[in-house]
Amino acid sequence: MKVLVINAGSSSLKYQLYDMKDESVLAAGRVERIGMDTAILTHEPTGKAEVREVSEILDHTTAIRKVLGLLVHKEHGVLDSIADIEAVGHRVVHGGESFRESAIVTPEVKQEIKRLFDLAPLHNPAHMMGIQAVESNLPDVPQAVVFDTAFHQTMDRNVYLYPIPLALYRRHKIRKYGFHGTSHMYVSRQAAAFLGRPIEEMKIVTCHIGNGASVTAVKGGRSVDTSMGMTPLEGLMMGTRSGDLDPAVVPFAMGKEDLTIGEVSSMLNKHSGLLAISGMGDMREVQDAMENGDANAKLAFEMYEYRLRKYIGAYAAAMNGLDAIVFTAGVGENSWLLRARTCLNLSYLGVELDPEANLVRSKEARRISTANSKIDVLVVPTNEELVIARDTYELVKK
Ligand SMILES: Nc1ncnc2c1ncn2[C@@H]1O[C@H](COP(=O)(O)OP(=O)(O)O)[C@@H](O)[C@H]1O
Ligand SMILES: CC(=O)OP(=O)(O)O
Ligand SMILES: [Mg+2]
Repeated sequence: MKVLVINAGSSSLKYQLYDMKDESVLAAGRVERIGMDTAILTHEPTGKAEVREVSEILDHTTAIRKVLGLLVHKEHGVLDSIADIEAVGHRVVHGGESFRESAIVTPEVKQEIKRLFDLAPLHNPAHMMGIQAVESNLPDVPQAVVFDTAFHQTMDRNVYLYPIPLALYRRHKIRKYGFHGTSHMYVSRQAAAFLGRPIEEMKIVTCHIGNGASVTAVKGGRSVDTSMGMTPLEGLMMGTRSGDLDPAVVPFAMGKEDLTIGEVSSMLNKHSGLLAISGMGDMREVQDAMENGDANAKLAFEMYEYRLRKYIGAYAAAMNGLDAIVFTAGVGENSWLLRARTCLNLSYLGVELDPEANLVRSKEARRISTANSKIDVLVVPTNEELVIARDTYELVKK
């Protein structure tokens, strides 16, 4: 079965086409700047040359149509016919309390995802556009949805409730949900397998450090706490998101700067984090600037590392112990410097990094702690798309 995996954002759409026979990737790519006359489509067919097209793509339906066109293109294509695509799986960021598992798209499921627009205004409307775009281009193909929040539905009430009037939870479902669950689940299982230990007996902290970033305490294979909250804004300092701050800052800043709800939300989500402190939202740029002596970049990096380290310590306490720390996603997999600084400051836990192993670049899971380290530190490349493809395949097969 060929499964197309889609991660639709408000102005972008990433895709991967899998052959589930051997879980190989036949093609991958992305459309950026949807809505503009200079949208960019990058298509990477496995074993063939990459294609890059700049054209007008005003909506997701057009984006999907272009992608499907390239998938069967006589030169750049990887399929004989569009009919070869037997299922489509979507990443959906917010599943609220309704979804503990992935689901086949039905009118009821779509209704529920729409009901959750309020809780994830940046993400869920875009996913819905992706689902509808597939419906109009591939009307007979079954679709599945895989939720970022699902893995975290195992958190206890005392963990997911905020200490504010309970009426807010009852009326509006205001609580911690957590995100990147597909990634935290995948890398924690990979880590246990790599170490040859039963995950049921392990206490693992998984650090998904990408553009969005979150840390999860995985105890016995279940998420028991995670740093993101009702929305993907809580927790770590990120590329452009503030993460944790005193909630009193919000009404205070709104008053002093005469900001609307929309403006303050945009400030915290899009103009904060690394970007606010260093002028750069991308960790690679921050590190380059830091090497060239940029003081603000250094400050931003130090703040970022400090906040990450605090969460790892907090989650060791939350689980009353720690067997392994896992780094994953763009920054976690690639920034040896962030890993080195973080682990240097976790020596009180018995963490001992192997500096040479930490410098190795690889697409494989690897250990970067010494044989003497009390806690195993691993880098495990994440693969959210593969999990989505597998769930979709299993659901559609039934
Ligand atoms: N070699 C590297 N060193 C430091 N940071 C890196 C490196 N490569 C990628 N990154 C960072 O990873 C981040 C993107 O992570 P990614 O997981 O791809 O994000 P997302 O999926 O949320 O878009 C960017 O901040 C980028 O700078
Ligand atoms: C939920 C979230 O933050 O997603 P991303 O990292 O893709 O922005
Ligand atoms: Mg990501």
